[in-house]
Amino acid sequence: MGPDLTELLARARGDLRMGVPVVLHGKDGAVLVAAAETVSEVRLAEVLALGAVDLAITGRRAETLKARAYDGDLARVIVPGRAGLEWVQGIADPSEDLAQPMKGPLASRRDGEAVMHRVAIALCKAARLLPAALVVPVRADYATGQLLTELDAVAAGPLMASLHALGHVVSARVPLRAAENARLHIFRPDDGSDEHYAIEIGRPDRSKPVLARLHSACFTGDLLGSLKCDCGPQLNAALAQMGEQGEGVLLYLQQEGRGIGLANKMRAYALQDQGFDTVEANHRLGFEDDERDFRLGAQILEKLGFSAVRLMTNNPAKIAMMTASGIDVTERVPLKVGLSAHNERYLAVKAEKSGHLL
Ligand SMILES: Nc1nc2c(ncn2[C@@H]2O[C@H](COP(=O)(O)OP(=O)(O)OP(=O)(O)O)[C@@H](O)[C@H]2O)c(=O)[nH]1
Ligand SMILES: [Zn+2]
Repeated sequence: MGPDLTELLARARGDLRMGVPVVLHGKDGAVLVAAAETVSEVRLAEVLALGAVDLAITGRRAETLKARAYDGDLARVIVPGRAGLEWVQGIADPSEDLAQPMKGPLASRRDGEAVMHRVAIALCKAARLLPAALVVPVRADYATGQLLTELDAVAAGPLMASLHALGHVVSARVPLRAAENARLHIFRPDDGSDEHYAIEIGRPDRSKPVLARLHSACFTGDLLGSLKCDCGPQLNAALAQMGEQGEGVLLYLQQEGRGIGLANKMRAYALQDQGFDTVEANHRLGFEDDERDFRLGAQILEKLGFSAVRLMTNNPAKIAMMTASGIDVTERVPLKVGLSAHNERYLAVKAEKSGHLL
């Protein structure tokens, strides 16, 4: 009856979001992990009382803070024993970087292993929190009787990176303005993460390449009509084109903010208001430019019976990832709509730095 590793990972994401620490077990012992974003003052004091605490941050965040990242992709910043919540959050959250530039000098740990720290950061990202985690060694039997979620870190890392199976939940007819003969299909990942949707227009022939769009959720663009990006117009134009042609499939993937979540995207927007571009803002937060996993989209297409697409996109990375996932992209259909004075620079940066086709 006990939970398996996938279930424990889902529980750990929920715990970290609420500010509850989790315990990771590795080859050389155990560590307690708390997310920098959600840890409370009381819990921070408890964590500091346990021993030598590291604040694990990504190499991207370390670059901004001029902290040494001896582990390459991450840095283990040594947390001073007297550090308060403000210190921890100042390292994790770049919103005050410009107002308070003097965070250091920060000392980074060089000896020992970073395996647990890497899993801790991956957990924070999966929980859509800032990618920064407090990590402190504890005795292997620490959590006994404490009801804290415990994970095998050695197995959890690869499991998080692997593609989770999506199950088809339900399909139903939803007539749309753009196309009356539309069906919505709901897919649920077996790791307890967000559901993804497919909108099928008409009844496309499965033996031919289908007109397809992989759309990533954008609350601000899709729902609010934000002028900062081109998502809303792209969504509507893609559905309209499918409606005109009488068939197509649009995947609506829950990858808000290129996979960093809406809260982090709003942090990125706040940094953009300070003068950083869309790529720099992600990096200052500690994320890569794009944290999305498009294997998801390939899996949904396959589940719907499609193996070849005419892909509506300006992003060559989407084409490469589809092809690598076994979906044949027979044609790229450009999708250029929604240019405004507010997103001109955003789209130019995507072309310059992320290889988007203009
Ligand atoms: N992190 C971050 N995400 C953003 C920003 N602006 C828009 N987004 C997100 O970017 C994604 C846009 O996705 P898409 O339009 O599917 O992808 P794309 O890579 O632009 O590729 P194509 O539109 O297919 O050419 C959505 O998840 C938005 O929420 C930003 O400034 N920062
Ligand atoms: Zn958008």
